[in-house]
Formats: sequence, C-alpha cells, structure tokens
Amino acid sequence: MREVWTTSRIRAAEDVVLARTQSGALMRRAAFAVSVRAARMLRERTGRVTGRHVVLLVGAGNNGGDALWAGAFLRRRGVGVTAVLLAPDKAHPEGLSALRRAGGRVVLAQDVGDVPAEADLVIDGIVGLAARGGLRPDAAALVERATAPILAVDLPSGVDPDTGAVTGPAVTAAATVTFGAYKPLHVLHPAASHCGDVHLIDIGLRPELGEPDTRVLDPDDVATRLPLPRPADDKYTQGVVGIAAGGSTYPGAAVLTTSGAVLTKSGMVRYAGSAADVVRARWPEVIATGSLSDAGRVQAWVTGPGLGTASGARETVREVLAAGVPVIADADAVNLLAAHPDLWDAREPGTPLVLTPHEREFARLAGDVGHDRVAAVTAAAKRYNAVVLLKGHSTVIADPKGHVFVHYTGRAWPATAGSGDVLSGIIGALLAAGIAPLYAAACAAWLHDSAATIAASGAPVPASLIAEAIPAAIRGLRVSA
Ligand SMILES: NC(=O)C1=CN([C@@H]2O[C@H](COP(=O)(O)OP(=O)(O)OC[C@H]3O[C@@H](n4cnc5c(N)ncnc54)[C@H](O)[C@@H]3O)[C@@H](O)[C@H]2O)[C@@H](O)CC1
Ligand SMILES: Nc1ncnc2c1ncn2[C@@H]1O[C@H](COP(=O)(O)OP(=O)(O)O)[C@@H](O)[C@H]1O
Ligand SMILES: [K+]
Repeated sequence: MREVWTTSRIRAAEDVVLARTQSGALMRRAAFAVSVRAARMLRERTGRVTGRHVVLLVGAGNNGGDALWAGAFLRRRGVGVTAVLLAPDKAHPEGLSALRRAGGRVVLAQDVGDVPAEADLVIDGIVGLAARGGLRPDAAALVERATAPILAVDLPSGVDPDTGAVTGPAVTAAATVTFGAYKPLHVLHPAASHCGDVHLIDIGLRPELGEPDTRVLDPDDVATRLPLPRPADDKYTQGVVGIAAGGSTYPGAAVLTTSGAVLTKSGMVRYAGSAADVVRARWPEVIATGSLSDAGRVQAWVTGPGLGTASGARETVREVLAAGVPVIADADAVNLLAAHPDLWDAREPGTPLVLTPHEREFARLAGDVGHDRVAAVTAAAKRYNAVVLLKGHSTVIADPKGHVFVHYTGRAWPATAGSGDVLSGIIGALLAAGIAPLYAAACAAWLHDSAATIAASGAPVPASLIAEAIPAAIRGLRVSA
C-alpha cells in the first residue's frame, strides 16, 4: 500500500524530526538523494556524469536550498553546475555558499533570461511544499524554454501539492525525487502527469506521520482481497450478484455490466430487466429474468448503467435500494438520485451504497467537482453516507468516515464507452463477495485498469475486450502476489 499525506501533516512531522536533528542535516540528506538521481539520469541519457552540465533553477525557499546543495554534491562528481537564481535576495544562504565553495557558477534569472544552453539536465528547485498557484512569469519563461530534461525536487513547480490541480504554467519533469512521504500531487491528475517517475527518499518522517490521508492500493493489496472459490464453497456461498441495468434501449449496458460481474468471481450472477434475452444469449450461465420481482435473492445489486431515467427506471432503483443488500449505483441511477431526492428514502438504513459518478454525474448529484477532487468526493461520501468513486484519469474513492483511496496509473485505456458499465459489474461482484464497500470500489478500480492495460497491449480497446481481460488481470495478480 502506498500512503499519502497532505503538506500540513508532512510539515508537522518535519518539525518533530528537525527539532532532534542537527541543523541542515535533513536538507543535505534530501539534496544528496537528488544529486544521486541526477547523476543516474546524466549517465542514462548521456553515457557519463563527469564533464556534463546541470542547471539549477533556484527559488526563494528550502526547495531551492535542496537544489543548491544537490549542485554542490554534483560538483564533487565533476559535473559543471550553474545555479539560476529567481529570487537572489532569498536564495538559501548555506546552500548558495556550499555551491560556490564547490566551484558552481551562480547567475541571476533576470540577467540570463534562458536556461544556459549547455544544460544536460535541469534541476527544478523553484518551489516545493509552499507552492501556491502556477509558476510566476519569470520562472514560467525559463521553464518553457528549457530543452534539457527536468528533475523536480519534491514536486514539479507550479502544481498544487495538496489538490494536484494545475491552474497555470508548471514544470513537466522527467522524474521527481520526493522526501519523507508521497504527497497528494504525486497521485492526483493532472499534477501526477507532471511528475515523471517519482522516487521516494526516506528522511525519517514515517514514525511521526500517523495515519495517512490517502492510500493507493498495490497489486498485492488487491490480490489478498480478491475472492477465489474455496473447497467448501458452492455457487451460492460466494455471494450472488444481481444486475438491474440496461434495457431495450441500451441492451449493451446490460451485457457489459454482467460481463464485469461474471468474469470477476465464481458463483452466480442474476440479471433482472428487459435485456434478459440479450444477456442470456451472451452469458448462458446467468439467471436472467424480465423483472426484479422474479429475480431471486442476491447479496448485492448493481444498478444504473443504460437504465434510462423514465419512471420504470426510477422504480428499479427504488426497489434495489430497498432490498436490504449492498448496492452499487452508477450512471442513470446516480442521475435519478440527483433528480429525485425522495429516492433516498427508499434506501434500507445501514445498507452499504457505492456511487460511481463521472464528473458530470457528480456535478448533478453534489455540485461541481472543482479543483480539489479529494475534498469534493469526501464531502459527498459524508453527505450521502455512501462510498463515492469519482471516475477519471485519477479515480478518487472515499467513504463517509473520510478514508480515501486514489487509483492513478497514468494510462487512459479505460476511457472508452461502456467501460464504466464493466467497472460497475466488478464492484458488484466484490460487494456480493462480502468485501467492504471502500475496498470493493478501490480493488475494482485497480482490476478494471489492469484489465484495460492487458486488453489494450498498446492499442485502444473497446469495453467488451476490457471485460474479457479481467481473468488475465486476476491471473497476473496471483502470479505477482
Ligand atoms: N523542512 C525541512 O527540513 C525540509 C524541507 N525540504 C524542502 O523544503 C521545501 C519547502 O521549503 P519552503 O517551506 O521554504 O518553501 P518552498 O521552497 O516550497 O517555497 C519558497 C517560496 O516560493 C514562493 N512560491 C510559492 N508559490 C510559488 C510559485 N507558484 N511560483 C514561484 N514561487 C512560489 C513562496 O514565496 C514561498 O515562500 C520542500 O518542498 C523540500 O524541497 C527538504 O530539504 C527536506 C527537509
Ligand atoms: N482519461 C482517463 N484515464 C483513465 N481512465 C479513465 C479516463 N477517462 C475515463 N476513465 C475511466 O473509464 C471509465 C469510464 O466510465 P464512464 O464514464 O462511466 O463510461 P461509460 O458510461 O461509457 O461506461 C471509468 O472507469 C473511468 O475512471
Ligand atoms: K520543485
């Protein structure tokens, strides 16, 4: 599990560690790690370290101090170093003298205007944890014209550390070296796409950090939770999933949602709705009926994909919410809940609910997502006493207690029509297996993305093929776990 802390929590932990550490030691440790990564990048990209040239972009704070110290360490390895100071009066004094002592050159941004042409690598020490808003114009102009790859110190300057928002010019790094802990920007789109590979350096903060604000599942977290049939199981004991989705207008949604459920786990899937014939034709093992009243017992319901918003659909959502089992409500079920608040009254109190809106559905339900996706999703989860999974390039999942998972891979293969239907089916299968809703949603997001990557194998794929790759994604997990 990767754990993520907001900047205020990291600062608080830093204060504790700083109080018992020799002055400057933490910064030198951080900067040394930056210099090691920079040297590795020089070797990988140019074949050697000695004789190469690194340019430091140095802002007003400790982030610039890290860059200056890293420059001093690189000088010891025979690297030519030029520091470009953006705020000469505020450049970190000890870092600056260390670089000068080591033979580094120091120039002012206002004098040079451009990143010196001899740069083989640029180190971005413009701003770190204190960053607010996009790069200021002088920094933005330098960064825009830099042609060498950029190694970001702690984070790519110009992105918001806590929300991952990018509201102005920002560095796009080839790699980022971060200290003590991952911060939200490292896993939240769009900032995460500016980081390149992120390398976490231990500076002794972990014991002081406490519970993380956000978590990211690793493959083995998913592997240990995925349900597999055990010797004593039969088709019922593994949890039966009910699908109340699709219809005569959108029979494909019924098939895709059912595919997600059928391929995620053994046991039984029931379908109830007007696409029963189409579902049966694709999946003969599914017990398909035309109406909910004939559906039989299930341990979780999936509703919403392709359901429409007519009165029949509203009744379906009402019945499913009243069934007394966990429900995953996607797409039109979210729209219906937004448009008809009385539907909430149908919900059997205490039964788990997972809502899986994309941004427009989220806006209908709970207002504009805005720049702070984690805050928006957490607030909606509390308001509706539900697990809310907000789809997108980083998927954010929160429960009413404020626990948050983010799924981000940097790949966008799932962005195809109907792939959300497949995700709903996966979540339903995991809920029916008795997995806690927050983990059901988070594991499903992981599995769905992994299936998409396998199916895509470098070329775009439709949702049906994403569903068909679910078994391969599960097999891959079992091999790696
Ligand atoms: N506290 C510590 O002991 C450690 C801190 N470290 C470094 O210190 C950094 C935090 O340092 P600081 O708190 O001094 O602050 P920063 O270095 O992040 O910011 C410095 C100044 O930049 C300006 N600024 C804010 N947004 C800007 C923008 N968008 N464009 C241009 N300038 C902007 C602000 O005036 C701010 O005061 C961390 O990110 C990390 O790199 C590391 O050395 C590890 C140890
Ligand atoms: N740019 C993207 N990168 C990665 N995943 C994405 C991106 N855009 C959408 N997705 C994912 O694709 C799926 C699309 O779901 P949804 O919007 O409900 O589509 P549909 O209604 O057509 O099924 C979700 O799992 C979402 O997180
Ligand atoms: K930076």
